[in-house]
Amino acid sequence: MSTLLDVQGLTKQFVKDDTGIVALRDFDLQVDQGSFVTVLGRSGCGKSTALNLLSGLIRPTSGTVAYRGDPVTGPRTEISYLTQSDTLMPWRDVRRNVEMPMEIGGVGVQERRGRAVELIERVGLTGFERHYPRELSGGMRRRVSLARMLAGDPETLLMDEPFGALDAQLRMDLQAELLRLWHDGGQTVVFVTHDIEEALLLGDRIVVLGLRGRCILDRELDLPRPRDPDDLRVDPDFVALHREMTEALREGAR
Ligand SMILES: Nc1ncnc2c1ncn2[C@@H]1O[C@H](COP(=O)(O)OP(=O)(O)OP(=O)(O)O)[C@@H](O)[C@H]1O
Repeated sequence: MSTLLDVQGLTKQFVKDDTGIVALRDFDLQVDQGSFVTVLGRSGCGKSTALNLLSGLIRPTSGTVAYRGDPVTGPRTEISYLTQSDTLMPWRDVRRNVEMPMEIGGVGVQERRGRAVELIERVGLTGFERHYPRELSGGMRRRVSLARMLAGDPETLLMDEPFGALDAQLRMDLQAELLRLWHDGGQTVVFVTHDIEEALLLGDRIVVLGLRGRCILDRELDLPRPRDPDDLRVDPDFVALHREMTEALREGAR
């Protein structure tokens, strides 16, 4: 497999009240095309900063990000980024929010409308097409953001704790949906979470980060797919991996 995203020596320092805050130091990551990488780390270890840099949304203090060998100097159409913050357009209803990437891509009205309706159904929001973001719950807005991300048919998905705010059932449904889309579409996914079980359920590789993005563990997962959460919890390999990740997270906090 070829390397799609190549991150070398990324450091990001923010300045707050004349004091420097190093959010990420010398962070390296190579992501193969078509892979599903989960990035696991405790709160504040620099996961969102890493994704912001990978997406080109912010510029590093030093280091480089390359996509297919090209330096990433700003957002790119091939990379879609689902941030932690809500970026839905408040003046657009659900359907028109989901249609937005297709509108930008020049897809005709009929086609984009049909596709938006299909995606809204996939994230379980049929009946809410004409609602505005302010009329939805936080979890519903997340699902609209997910549908909007998929509407752009991106080659690479960067996802920052996308299912954190959802109830357990919905979370499982959307995890399964994401895996199905990934399996069918062959996208490359970098998925940030602080949930060990979610990381093990989804990824074919797990990267555990410690403070300032220090890589504690980088491991391929050979758990078979499809992975059923109920079966997985009693699988001895899963239990051993869970323990290994728990220990890695503990080590990362030191
Ligand atoms: N714009 C900013 N200005 C100043 N400090 C920042 C900024 N963004 C992030 N930081 C700091 O950088 C560190 C890493 O933040 P980041 O949001 O990347 O962590 P995270 O691992 O994504 O956390 P969480 O899981 O809680 O979202 C934190 O100490 C945070 O306070």
